[in-house]
Amino acid sequence: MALYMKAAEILGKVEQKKGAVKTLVYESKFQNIKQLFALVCETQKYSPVLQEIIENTRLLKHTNLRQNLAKVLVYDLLIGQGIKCGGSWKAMMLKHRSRLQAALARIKVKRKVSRNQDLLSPSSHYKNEIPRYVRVNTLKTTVEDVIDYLKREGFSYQGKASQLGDLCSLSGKTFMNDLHLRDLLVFSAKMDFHNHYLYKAGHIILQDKASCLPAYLLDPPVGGHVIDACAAPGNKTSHLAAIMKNKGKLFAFDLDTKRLSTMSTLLLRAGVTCHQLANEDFLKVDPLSPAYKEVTHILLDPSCSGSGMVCLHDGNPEEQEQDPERLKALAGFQLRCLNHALKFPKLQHLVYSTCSVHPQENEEVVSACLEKNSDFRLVHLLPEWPERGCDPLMQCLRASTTKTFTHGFFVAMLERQATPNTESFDKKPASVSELFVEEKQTEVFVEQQLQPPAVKKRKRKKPKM
Ligand SMILES: C[S@@+](CC[C@H](N)C(=O)[O-])C[C@H]1O[C@@H](n2cnc3c(N)ncnc32)[C@H](O)[C@@H]1O
Repeated sequence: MALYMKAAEILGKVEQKKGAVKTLVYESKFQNIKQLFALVCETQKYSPVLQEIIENTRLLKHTNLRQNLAKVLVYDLLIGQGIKCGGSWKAMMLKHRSRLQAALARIKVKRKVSRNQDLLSPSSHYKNEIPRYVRVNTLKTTVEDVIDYLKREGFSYQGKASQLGDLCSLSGKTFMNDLHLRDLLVFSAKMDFHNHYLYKAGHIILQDKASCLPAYLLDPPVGGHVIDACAAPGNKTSHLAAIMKNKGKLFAFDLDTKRLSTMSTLLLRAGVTCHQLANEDFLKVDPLSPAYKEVTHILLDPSCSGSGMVCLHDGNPEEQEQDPERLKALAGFQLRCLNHALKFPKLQHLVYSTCSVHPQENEEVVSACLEKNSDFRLVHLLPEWPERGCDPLMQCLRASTTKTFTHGFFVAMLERQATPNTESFDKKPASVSELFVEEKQTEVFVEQQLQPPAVKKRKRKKPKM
């Protein structure tokens, strides 16, 4: 039992970027270091397969096991040497063995492989192959019309994905609706739409799923006043405009003239009309200017290391070298932008995102900002999303090639706290991690020391699925 608990603990720490596997294993002082190291490494290698098996069999629900503990046990039961402990865990795993074996067999049939190790081969979809995501531009068409159009062209529509693993089971001309985002269609990684009529006419936008999350989560109101602070080349701006149904005002800033000119062409093609483009440094935009007095929503997607972008790297983005000086400079800039954005007087919600995998540009920036801005708190985003921000900022989302089948990405949403004595202050926080963020806010609202505010689980105004 100790072996599995230790292995699960180390997998958790690796996910939280608390150290490399080797270091953590040696630091664990576990009596059989070699055995522990092998189990952690093998489980990590097969992690996407194990995750799919666990999801397909709903093992966590049936057993109350936590994800990483379930992974190491399933690994040893199906792929490794067999369960090495006795007692209740062994009995429980044996009870579910035939269902787990059947799930593994189904995955092999689907991938057309016979051996376990072939699930790891370079041709396997797990090796950094991201499906082709296509966002339907609802300013010009509807999801239904695009599906019909493609069907008439010989594409085969599979309906809505029922689990994450489905997203990479696609081949040839098959496609499906995404699991989380209604306006997103998913195709095999090899599908290229750059010369397709729907793309050239602006009816579809080729945008990775993770990059669609910021506008989707910010969900600005139709007719609202919104800022896209670092906007070019404008994929998120056109997504915001689609959600706003081209009504209201969408202020978009960027420093780079060339990127802005590309953006202008793309927005025209996408039929966006509610925007005002400005070649301006966002840090110099005056939050108290009358022009922005009605701004309630901001999307901040500042320059970052791009370490999550798979196409920029040969291997796993998480294993890259990081230049500490560059990261520090980027994080400083990101924090300045975030602090500046929170100065807009009517701001209610802000989404901060990066395509970086480094906590320095993500959780650390958000934590530092919350320390300075006690009137804002984190929103717990998409509870069903499988990859969370590093502990304790679990309200935030992360995305990766292996867990969400997207580029590496980070999203946080900040919301202005209701003034004291309003209803939301009566609710209890849901978790210790949420309390951590709220602890920082107690200096300002003394009442909260007795009754801390809830971290709101955001409800969408409209169904998106
Ligand atoms: C990650 S990209 C934005 C991508 C964009 N949100 C999209 O989805 O298409 C970051 C952008 O920030 C711009 N930028 C950097 N510093 C800036 C500043 N001080 N003010 C405004 N824009 C800035 C860069 O020129 C770059 O275009």
